[in-house]
Amino acid sequence: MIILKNVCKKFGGKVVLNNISWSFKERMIHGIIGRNGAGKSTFIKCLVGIEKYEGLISIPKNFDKRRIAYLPTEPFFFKRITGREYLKFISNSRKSIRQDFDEVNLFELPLDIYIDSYSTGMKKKLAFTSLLMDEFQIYFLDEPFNGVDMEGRLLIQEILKKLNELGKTVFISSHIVTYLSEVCQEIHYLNNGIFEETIHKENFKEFQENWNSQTINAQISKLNFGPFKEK
Ligand SMILES: Nc1ncnc2c1ncn2[C@@H]1O[C@H](COP(=O)(O)OP(=O)(O)OP(=O)(O)O)[C@@H](O)[C@H]1O
Repeated sequence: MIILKNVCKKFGGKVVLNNISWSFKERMIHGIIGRNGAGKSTFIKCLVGIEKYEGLISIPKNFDKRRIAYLPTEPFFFKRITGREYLKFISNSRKSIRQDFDEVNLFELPLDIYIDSYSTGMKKKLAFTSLLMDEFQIYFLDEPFNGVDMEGRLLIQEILKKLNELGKTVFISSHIVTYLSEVCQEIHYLNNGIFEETIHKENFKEFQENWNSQTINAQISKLNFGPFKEK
């Protein structure tokens, strides 16, 4: 179990995580859902250990800190390096033995051009690829589907299923219920600084319908388009 006890995170006076006590089973794919600004990225950064917080996050002792994979929402890339150089850099920094980057290039990215000329989705795919070069115990993926095309999304989903079969623990944040429903075993709803509920697979459909009606339909109904008038 990954256990949080009274976890709080503030930025200045703004409370983002408000005394969260929650637990997550190992060897599962957990979805973290919440609206823009709900605190998903902050929550993931606290778990990864790159953001300070108050309270306690207990990760099982058998988890090796070096075996934690993290995909940020907006991955950072140095200027003027190619995709291949990036993978080599990451591989060296992890003291990984991998040198054949074409083998892990599942998204068929143009590895020999500058990353500066990659699209948003390609950058995300490259950062994701860097996580496939080594084996990790736990994966924290912040918005892995952002900007990624449908084919790429399906590939990521299949990779996640594979990781789950291998007994890995995976956290994925998103504000798109459909994407999470397709891969997660549990979805945790972050709202107003706390986890309001855990949704289990059998209830995903109902949650999705409620989510859509709250987030989309309610807003759309506010649009007061009048009838089109001919001049
Ligand atoms: N470094 C920071 N300094 C100040 N405020 C921050 C910082 N990082 C995040 N915040 C604030 O914390 C809140 C939660 O942000 P966070 O990025 O965690 O939300 P999110 O759920 O991931 O949002 P989104 O879905 O838009 O990516 C927001 O109000 C944001 O402005």
